[in-house]
Amino acid sequence: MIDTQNYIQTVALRDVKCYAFHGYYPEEQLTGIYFSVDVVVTFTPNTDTENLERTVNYEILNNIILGEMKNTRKMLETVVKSILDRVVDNYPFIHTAEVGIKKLNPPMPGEIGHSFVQLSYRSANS
Ligand SMILES: Nc1nc2c(c(=O)[nH]1)N=C([C@H](O)[C@@H](O)CO)CN2
Repeated sequence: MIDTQNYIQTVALRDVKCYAFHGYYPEEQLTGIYFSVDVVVTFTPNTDTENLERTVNYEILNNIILGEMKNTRKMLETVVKSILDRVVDNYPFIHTAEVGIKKLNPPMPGEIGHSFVQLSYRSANS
């Protein structure tokens, strides 16, 4: 018999595209730019795998991302922390979580595909 306590579940949203106004420079906060957000969480799965209330609902992850992307910040570090904190608050049973944000074609000299800032969390009892 397999002990389900030994399973690790991953739930993620990848490449959530948003137009937003985060940027260190005032002109970035006026014009806005496209971002892409990734959230990945892991946890021990519930035995009832047909119950949306007993997992991490990725609709909730999407709501958190879209809500925090509307709060204009200077630094991407602040954005990833605010998303990560809300994910962990909502789902205290999570073992690990990663939130990454890409700023697409950031306004800098040269041709930059994207910049990327990520923050990770590991629970003390995982
Ligand atoms: N580590 C970071 N570096 C930079 C950020 C940031 O959010 N985190 N932001 C900027 C400017 O907003 C940039 O997008 C201008 O192109 C610069 N460096």
